[in-house]
Amino acid sequence: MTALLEVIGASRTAQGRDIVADVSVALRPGEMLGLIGPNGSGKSTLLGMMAGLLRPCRGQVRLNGQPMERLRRRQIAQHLALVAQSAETGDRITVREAVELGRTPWLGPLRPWRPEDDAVVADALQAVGMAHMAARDWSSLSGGERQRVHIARAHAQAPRILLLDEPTNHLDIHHQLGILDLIAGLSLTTVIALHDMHHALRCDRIMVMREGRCVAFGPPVDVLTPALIRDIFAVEAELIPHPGGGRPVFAFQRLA
Ligand SMILES: Nc1ncnc2c1ncn2[C@@H]1O[C@H](COP(=O)(O)OP(=O)(O)OP(=O)(O)O)[C@@H](O)[C@H]1O
Repeated sequence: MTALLEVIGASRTAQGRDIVADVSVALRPGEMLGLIGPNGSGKSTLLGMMAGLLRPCRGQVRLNGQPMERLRRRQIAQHLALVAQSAETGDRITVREAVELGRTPWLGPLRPWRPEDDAVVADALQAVGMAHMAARDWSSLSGGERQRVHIARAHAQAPRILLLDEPTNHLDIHHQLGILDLIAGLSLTTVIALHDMHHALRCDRIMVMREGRCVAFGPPVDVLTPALIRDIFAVEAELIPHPGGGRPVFAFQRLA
């Protein structure tokens, strides 16, 4: 079966060094794939290649079996939405207008804006708890509110694949968990770069990156062993059963 999105031996070089090196992965339909790794390990670069924004120097990314470089931006955007780290949006627009931008790949001379687009935008605003701020100037929002609007914009794009670069950055704990629940509830195929190991435990599979390479891959409880965490992050970690019966929790201690 053709994978929705497949990365085949992809590498990306900058200033003479591989910042992503020989990474391969085929996304499974509906899965949440987490990317974790230290700062600068290549997570954002890999997401950029998956989104068709960065071209691999070697290897290939395929969307529905088609080489990404053969597809037009609009075709890509009908399949895939990216929520980049600290993404910016033009200044003098309202929150609703920022989310309406998500409908762009579906509009054209023969497909004008319709009432159903209004409904999609309203749903997306509702889903991230920003409906009450729809008329606000986007530039007046806090960092966390902007992040939620970016996720609403991606949601309104109605993609099959959602790529998110540290989407819980800037968010308070209530909204962190809310956004992760929202993302899981969308039942899309999702790739999510994360720093929080507890968030990583919610993923179906995780890829651990170091210096551009995939160094471990699989279900989080199999991959996030104390030995791996010590090796990759120089932190002593213990996975402790949750007293309330939920997902286990990590206790961390920094190694000198
Ligand atoms: N255009 C570029 N030119 C030179 N180096 C670059 C370029 N883009 C990225 N890099 C470097 O490539 C490495 C990987 O960067 P990337 O942003 O992909 O890492 P990351 O894992 O997402 O990091 P973080 O967790 O800090 O967000 C970093 O060392 C970064 O400085």
